[in-house]
Amino acid sequence: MELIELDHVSRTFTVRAKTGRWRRERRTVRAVDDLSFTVAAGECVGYIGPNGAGKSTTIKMLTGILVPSGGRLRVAGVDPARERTALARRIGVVFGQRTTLWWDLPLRDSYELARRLYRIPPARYAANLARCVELLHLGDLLDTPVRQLSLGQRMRGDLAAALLHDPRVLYLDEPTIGLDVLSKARVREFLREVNTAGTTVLLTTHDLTDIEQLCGRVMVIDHGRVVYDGDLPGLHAAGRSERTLVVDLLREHPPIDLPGTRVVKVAGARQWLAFPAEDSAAPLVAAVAQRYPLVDLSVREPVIEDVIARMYAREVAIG
Ligand SMILES: Nc1ncnc2c1ncn2[C@@H]1O[C@H](COP(=O)(O)OP(=O)(O)OP(=O)(O)O)[C@@H](O)[C@H]1O
Repeated sequence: MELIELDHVSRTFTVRAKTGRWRRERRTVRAVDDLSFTVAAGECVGYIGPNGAGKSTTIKMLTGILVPSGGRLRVAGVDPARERTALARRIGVVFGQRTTLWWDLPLRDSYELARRLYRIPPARYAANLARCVELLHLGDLLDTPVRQLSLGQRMRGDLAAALLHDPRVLYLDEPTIGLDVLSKARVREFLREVNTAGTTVLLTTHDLTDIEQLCGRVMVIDHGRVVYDGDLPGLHAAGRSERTLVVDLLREHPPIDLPGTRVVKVAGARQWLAFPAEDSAAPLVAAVAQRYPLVDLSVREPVIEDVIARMYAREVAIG
């Protein structure tokens, strides 16, 4: 069953741009351009793209905040902009950069407000809250005012708030932005549980590890259009993505020479080695450790912007 359906959806904005010292011209920006796709119940889809690609505009239309300029849109059987109240009961939304929680109130009070707003039956509310508190480790935080929470604690609080009314679809906009490694891991583990339990997830992120760990499907959007729809290994193959091994040696050294890698930068005793993203880093790490005076190393994942740029470059090269 399809839970999200977009049929030739567009959204334009009219902006006034400065064209001379005194002149301003009205210009039309096509933020979403003839977009069609569907998401089936139970999927976890990564919705990614460079800055200004049209991701937020899509999410805002899917939450009913923005009305499309053209095309047809349905979420869990309703038209988002026309039936916002019905939609609100079916969706949950989490924006990493903003909170829906009440700043001066303890977490518990924000949840109580959500209970009344969505008219959640008491038994269901108690069960959902207990599950979120357990999975998100919120037990010690329920009586803390939101303004006193760390970013990671607040994000976990926001996730619980978005799920208390059992939404069928969860939209997440950069849910791990700014979080430390442990908080990221907790958030991802929780989202995996939520998705496995049946909630459909649409996830916008700049962090490819979120996609790798959560999403069986990834859609890349650019200039308001879908330019890739498939799995993550396929995207890496299309973009010939590379990961980078950052190696700190005991002292300056001529560029490391290992098959399947190329040195992209050397600065003092530090060297950056690019290798295909789909290759395992383990044998490389072992080879470096065996042959070079190794002090420290780390692996950097490819960034979304690079993967997309390479995908285009390849399309142009192939013609
Ligand atoms: N309210 C608005 N008025 C005018 N132009 C807008 C408005 N909202 C978005 N745009 C423009 O539409 C395009 C798509 O923007 P959108 O915010 O959807 O991109 P995005 O993919 O979410 O980017 P980011 O990753 O930076 O959040 C951009 O060119 C943006 O400047």
